[in-house]
Amino acid sequence: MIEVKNIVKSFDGKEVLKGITTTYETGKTNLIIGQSGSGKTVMLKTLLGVHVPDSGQIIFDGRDFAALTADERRDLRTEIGMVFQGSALFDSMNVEENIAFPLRMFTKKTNKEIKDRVQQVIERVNLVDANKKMPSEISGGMQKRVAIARAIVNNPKYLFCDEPNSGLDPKTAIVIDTLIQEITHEYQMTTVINTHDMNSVLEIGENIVFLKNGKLVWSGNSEEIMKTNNEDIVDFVYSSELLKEIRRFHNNQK
Ligand SMILES: Nc1ncnc2c1ncn2[C@@H]1O[C@H](COP(=O)(O)OP(=O)(O)OP(=O)(O)O)[C@@H](O)[C@H]1O
Repeated sequence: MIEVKNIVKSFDGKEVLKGITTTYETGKTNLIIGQSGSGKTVMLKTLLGVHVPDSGQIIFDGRDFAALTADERRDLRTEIGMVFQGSALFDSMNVEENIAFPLRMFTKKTNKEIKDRVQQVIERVNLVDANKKMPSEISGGMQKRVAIARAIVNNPKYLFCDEPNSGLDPKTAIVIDTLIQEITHEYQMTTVINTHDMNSVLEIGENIVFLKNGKLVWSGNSEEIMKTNNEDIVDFVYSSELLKEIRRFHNNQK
């Protein structure tokens, strides 16, 4: 669980996060949604420790990040897996080598232990036949699986994903969402996902926070987002006619 308490972050005197308070729950897919410029990326980078908040607290399972020593922060960072927008794979490494990278960098595991663990996650994300391929030889969906495998290879407690569906076709996007949700449940990770994708909101939105101009204006789950009359949500989520129709259909079924 990550508790976020009254986080304020400014750049050049301009407040970008204006007192965010929320809880990202363990074993759930926690989504941050909002229009472009609402502060989603700054929020995720603040959780990662890339940005230092002006005030407020971020508490990782009882550990207040600001109160940790340098060594404790380094340890905590090894508990975080990150899936970057666009996958960010190393072009010169094959699939196996990409996935092994965090184990070689941050652990003292033997070659045999690394090989076994990499094989385990390759099987988990269904990449068995691609393990010797280079990133340029595989599809965008497979690259995303490699990025997920690399993020979970060191058994993180926390998984952060920045727009994991960007650039994928809708069908592949759902497969990737489902994979992230399944591993979140399986490994009981606290998963935080930045997304624009309304399919993701409806499919895997177990705990959603909606940001508008750096403020948290709504939170709830995918069931609740279907029913809410909050104007900001209706405006944002149901901007397309198709989604409006789905919403009417869903609410008539209840
Ligand atoms: N390093 C920075 N220095 C100055 N301003 C920044 C910095 N990072 C972000 N901002 C500003 O903070 C605001 C929120 O940006 P952020 O990238 O978090 O939005 P977002 O919701 O992630 O948008 P998008 O969906 O387009 O990625 C924007 O006005 C942006 O210009």
